[in-house]
Amino acid sequence: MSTVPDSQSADSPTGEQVDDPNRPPVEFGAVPSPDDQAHRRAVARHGELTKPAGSLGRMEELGVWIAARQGSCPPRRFARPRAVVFAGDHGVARNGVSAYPSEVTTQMVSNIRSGGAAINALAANAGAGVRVVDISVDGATEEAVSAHKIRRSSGSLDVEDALTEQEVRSAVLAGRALADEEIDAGADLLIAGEMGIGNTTPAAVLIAALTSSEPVAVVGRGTGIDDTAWIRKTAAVRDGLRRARRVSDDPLALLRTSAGADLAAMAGFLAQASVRGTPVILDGMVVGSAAMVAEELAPGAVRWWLAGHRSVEPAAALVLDHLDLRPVLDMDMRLGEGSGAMAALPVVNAAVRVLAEMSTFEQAGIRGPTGAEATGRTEVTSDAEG
Ligand SMILES: O=C(O)c1ccc[n+]([C@@H]2O[C@H](COP(=O)([O-])O)[C@@H](O)[C@H]2O)c1
Ligand SMILES: Cc1cc2nc[nH]c2cc1C
Repeated sequence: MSTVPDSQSADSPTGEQVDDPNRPPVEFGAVPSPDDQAHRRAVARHGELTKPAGSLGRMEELGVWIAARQGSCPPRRFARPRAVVFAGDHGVARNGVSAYPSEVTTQMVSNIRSGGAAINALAANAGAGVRVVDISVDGATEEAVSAHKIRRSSGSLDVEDALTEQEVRSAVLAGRALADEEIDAGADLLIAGEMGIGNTTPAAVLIAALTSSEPVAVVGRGTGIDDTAWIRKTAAVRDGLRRARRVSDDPLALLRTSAGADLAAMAGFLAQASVRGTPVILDGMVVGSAAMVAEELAPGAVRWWLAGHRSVEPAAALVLDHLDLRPVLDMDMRLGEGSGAMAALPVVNAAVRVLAEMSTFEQAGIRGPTGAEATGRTEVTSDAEG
């Protein structure tokens, strides 16, 4: 069931696509480059601060990365960091691929809304806001009739397309609109999180399709499944992958075949954040799968993303490798909700304050390094990749 207002079909009776003002194209603008000059100034400033050159290690790289994304050295403290949690159910959960029943998705949406989930505690710790959006939840949530609801649970990707053509477009556009809404309201750092029983199965299919991996390499324990459920999940991923591989070079078709509306919306959100030049901290394996598709939708989007953590899901390592990202944290986490990204935010905030607030050798009247050591040693690529 679609409740998205612009979802009138624009297919002609022959199935051909026609232009329809009610059906805007799924397009993303060009992704801007981070600011090279701010990057260079941040590297130089790190060499002037009262510490041995390079001694704050990756904390220095993070500060430089943020300065280049803000176009400002010293960087500014984030005024409005925000997490958007994309909630959806997945038909494939009926195959017994999760350790929890699907009702938990609806229940956890309420829990996040009332402030009782891990993401809420971590956001409070980091000084960030949290918003949970029902994209494709089966049960009734307060947002059941909101503009962002695409449908109830997504189709079971092992035997059918997860979405219709119309739904995938609406979902990606809903995610794009959510990024615009948040950025227009002042968000200067975004985190995408997700909540959906069964969603590590579609995420595994997307990652396998885009990295040419086998099912056994991408199927993990999700919420904590036993060996029997792992075998069922691997069979579902195998069947889904057979369908997904046919369309793996077309990101919208891949989302339609295998993703689910929540993951499609997340891909639109991540792509648009980059188009708007807003930095993002990625979460674990599920967000990572959407990020891989977002990079296909908006090439270069990855330059605006930091990897918050390395999830224990085996496919998370494939995502990090594929996007060439090094995670801030590696804490054996596997929760989702944006929790790994939110746990990393205080480290990112610390990196900003170090670069912005420390005194230089000159200001403090301390003798700086001697001879050839007089320049900073922060080792970052010219693009300051995360
Ligand atoms: O993103 C991850 O790295 C991740 C790893 C394990 C579990 N999850 C979360 O667990 C749920 C999906 O797990 P499952 O077993 O139901 O597929 C979903 O709500 C995700 O937020 C997420
Ligand atoms: C309780 C619970 C909380 C979650 N948060 C993200 N995924 C989750 C899965 C479960 C089962």
